[in-house]
Amino acid sequence: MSQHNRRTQRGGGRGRARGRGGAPANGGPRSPQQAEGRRAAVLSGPVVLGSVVTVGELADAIGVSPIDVIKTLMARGIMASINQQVDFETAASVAEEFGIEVEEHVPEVVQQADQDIETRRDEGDDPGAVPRPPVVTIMGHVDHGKTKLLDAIRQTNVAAGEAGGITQHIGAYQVEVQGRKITFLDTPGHEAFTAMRARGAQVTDIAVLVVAADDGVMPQTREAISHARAADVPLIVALNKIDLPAANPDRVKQQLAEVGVIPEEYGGDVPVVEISAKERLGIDDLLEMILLVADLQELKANPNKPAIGVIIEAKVDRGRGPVATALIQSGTLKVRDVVVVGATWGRVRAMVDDRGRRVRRAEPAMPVEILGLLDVPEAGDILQAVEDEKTARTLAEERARQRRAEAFTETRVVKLDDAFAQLEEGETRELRVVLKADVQGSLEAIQGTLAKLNEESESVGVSVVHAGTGAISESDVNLAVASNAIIVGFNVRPDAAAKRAADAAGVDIRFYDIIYQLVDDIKSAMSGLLSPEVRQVTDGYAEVRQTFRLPSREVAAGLYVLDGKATRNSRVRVLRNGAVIYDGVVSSLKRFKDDVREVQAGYECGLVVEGLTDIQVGDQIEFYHTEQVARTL
Ligand SMILES: Nc1nc2c(ncn2[C@@H]2O[C@H](COP(=O)(O)OP(=O)(O)OP(=O)(O)O)[C@@H](O)[C@H]2O)c(=O)[nH]1
Repeated sequence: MSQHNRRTQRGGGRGRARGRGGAPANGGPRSPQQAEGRRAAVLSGPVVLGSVVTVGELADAIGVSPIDVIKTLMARGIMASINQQVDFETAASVAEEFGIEVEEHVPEVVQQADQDIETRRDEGDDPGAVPRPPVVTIMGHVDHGKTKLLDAIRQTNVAAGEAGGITQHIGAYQVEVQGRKITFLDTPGHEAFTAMRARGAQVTDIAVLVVAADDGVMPQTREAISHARAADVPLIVALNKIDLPAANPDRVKQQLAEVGVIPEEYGGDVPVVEISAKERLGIDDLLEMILLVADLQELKANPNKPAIGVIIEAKVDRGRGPVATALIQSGTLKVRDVVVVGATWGRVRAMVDDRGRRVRRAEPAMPVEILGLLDVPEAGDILQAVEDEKTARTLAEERARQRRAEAFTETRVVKLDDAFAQLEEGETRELRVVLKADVQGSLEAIQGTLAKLNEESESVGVSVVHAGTGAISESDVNLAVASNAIIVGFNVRPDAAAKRAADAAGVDIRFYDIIYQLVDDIKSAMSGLLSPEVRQVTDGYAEVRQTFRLPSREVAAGLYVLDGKATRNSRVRVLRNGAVIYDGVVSSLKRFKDDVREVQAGYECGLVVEGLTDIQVGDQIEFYHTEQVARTL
């Protein structure tokens, strides 16, 4: 869990105040006295905030000056202006900094919708729940035959009359075996699977791992195993290409056992079915095995209630408008139902199944294309049938607002620095790691050492969610997000896509080239004694009141120090409308004609920053320095 969440909880902020305090805070006090009044009021109980608030509203509500709120946000790397909206988690963590407890006011309709999703999904005690088809994802190494297998399954199980007319690709399809249905997700590979999971949606009940019998366990085979394990989804191995003379099933089973996937015939719990997707051999055996594994899971859903589902694909279709494929998880979706889907909504105008047929109803585990949404949702969005259009619109608008605020503040994921604190609160009993190294030898050495660390401590541990060789990929980042893990690279770097994804999701990636340093850091994280953290400390803020061009083409700025102090030995950031437009070193700080070391708030001064040529009246200057802080936990 992120540091934000942790802070929020400590501040008691996560509690949802049902109808409490009426409307979310806004239009609060402006004068210092009023703010004091509000601060006093705070003592009598938590301040109630909306799920999304502007920086100004937050400042008013907690009785703190907007500039202090902006500074606190900045210390977290969030550059906000007074009108910027932030999500509740962020607001709560700012409030906590000032010792103020806040509570989230969630509109009743949203609360009910959230509750509804939970109760509708919880089929455990539902007396109306009946067995439902399993949902299967096919994974495996490149060229081991995932696509061929999906095609073979689809074609083998189409009633004779329908052959040829089933090429509709909607992202998933269903087949019938012994009068029972099985749903297959049509995008093979673990990337899509984990990307969905990273977004909070888990639809897969069973993973079929395709391994070519002539090639054996390969890097992506291992990745797929880690991804399925991390999601706690049972595996079935489809040993493919047994038609080839080079096929060596025994060798592959041996390899599987070596990576911890123990075939049933070796006394393990992973079924292995030998198949040839090309020759269509063993396909029925595989399908029967899927049903068997599904039976053990006792998958159930109640079809007699309004639908809940997950979007697995969506696009705009010329002529048909937004089209989304939903996999229904519980309840039944009907034509004319009003649905909220992520941040959009609509009335279902028509539904099309995987064979291109119009249908009027979609039951649990059935994929359908739906028409009638106002906008294109995202894969992983939840679909929920609701009572009426008004409810749908309110919910969609609220979610859209929430998403904008969240996108702005970004969700921060686990940082190594936070790891111990989480352990301490009992949220995470283990530090999860995605480990990538340049060669197998180093990987094994690191894993061996980490395994020893685990033996040393009973209360905390390190768990390697995935270990592999090669560059850090986007798929590694998604896995880290989905499993709340950090990424450790030994002599490897992320590729560009992975770097972007990690930055966007706030995933911590650590690089090492010496094994003992890597192990030391992890050990420190586990024991809470981390090496010093480099922290940025803000010295003050100033506003640009005048500018002058110098012969050097640099620009001197006449400043008014608003807060703290301007210092000669600082670095500065130039902020325009909340965005950092320059970051550099002070080359001169003057008061009248004299060079000075610092200038206090309330005074004017002149500033030149090395290399800075673009500065305007109204820009804000943040003076800051970095320092090493020993971590005390
Ligand atoms: N001999 C033989 N060839 C097969 C079998 N299954 C797949 N192939 C061949 O293996 C190659 C790869 O098959 P695909 O189904 O495209 O493999 P994939 O795993 O989907 O590959 P990517 O989509 O690239 O990850 C193709 O040339 C197939 O014809 C099989 O059972 N026997």
